[in-house]
Amino acid sequence: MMDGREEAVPVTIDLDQFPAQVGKLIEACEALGCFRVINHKIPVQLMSEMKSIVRNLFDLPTETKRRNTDTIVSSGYVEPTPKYPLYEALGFYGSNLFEAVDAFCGQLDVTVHQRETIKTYAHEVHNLAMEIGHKIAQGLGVEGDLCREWPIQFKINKYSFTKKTLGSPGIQLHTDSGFLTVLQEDECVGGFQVMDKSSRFIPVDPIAGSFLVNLGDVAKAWSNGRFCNAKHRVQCIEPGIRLTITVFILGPKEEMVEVPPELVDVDHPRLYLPFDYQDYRKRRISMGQVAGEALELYTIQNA
Ligand SMILES: O=C(O)CCC(=O)C(=O)O
Ligand SMILES: [Fe+2]
Repeated sequence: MMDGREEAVPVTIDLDQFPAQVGKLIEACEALGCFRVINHKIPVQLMSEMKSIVRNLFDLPTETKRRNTDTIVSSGYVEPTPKYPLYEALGFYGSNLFEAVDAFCGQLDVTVHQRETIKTYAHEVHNLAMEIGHKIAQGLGVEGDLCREWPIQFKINKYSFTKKTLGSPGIQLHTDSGFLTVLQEDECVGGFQVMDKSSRFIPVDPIAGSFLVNLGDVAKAWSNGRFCNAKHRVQCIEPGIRLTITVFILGPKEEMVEVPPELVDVDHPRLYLPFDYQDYRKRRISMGQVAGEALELYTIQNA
């Protein structure tokens, strides 16, 4: 910054300050692949109503939560495991958002009012994610509606942290497999950590009312290696129930993940072969390589 003071990392992108902040946005995508957004127009009331629904859904009996089955790998109920006993998740996947919410609500004992709130929330955060995706594409000079037709995944996460679990992992170090993720943090309980390019973990303290954005593997491949797929994890750093909500823009369903021609020239040769997102997601999980390593499968050796 001009006065010599470094801005806190991850940086904050003010969505009211566009196009002025395009450069800052692209820099954040390149440097860390993780940034915070403010002035996103999603009412805080809706954010907190959704949080209280999340709390209620996790309080359902285990038998009920088990009805939230997978549509694709790990899109439904994730039970605590011996390795990650503090973590639990519920969620859904779909190309048609409202149909996917209806199916999800049908699996769980959700009231009519809760269903409406989940729909409104998922719709608004999905729109926000697409707006951010659009700004990113424009920032690189790529025209067109990048991710409007791409399927989404919605996931709610619960971490049961106690004094005894201080220092234990909530979820393992990973990258998100898709293009971008919009995360509503817990207002109080921290623990999210993102890795910088020197492999140092940067603790991310929650800021209520904002959203955290992570770029995933699809963003790295799509940008011809320009963007960073943020490696991140959650650790127990303080006791308390930690609840977060994630909306993932994954990758194209009908087309391949492919570097757009605008991002390829003699100085920037194509780095990745086109690939199918669903295949990639399956291979990543089956190889147990969830921190972006599986992208190597598609690299082109530019001799
Ligand atoms: O709960 C969090 O803070 C992070 C969740 C996350 O990284 C994920 O669901 O991929
Ligand atoms: Fe993640």
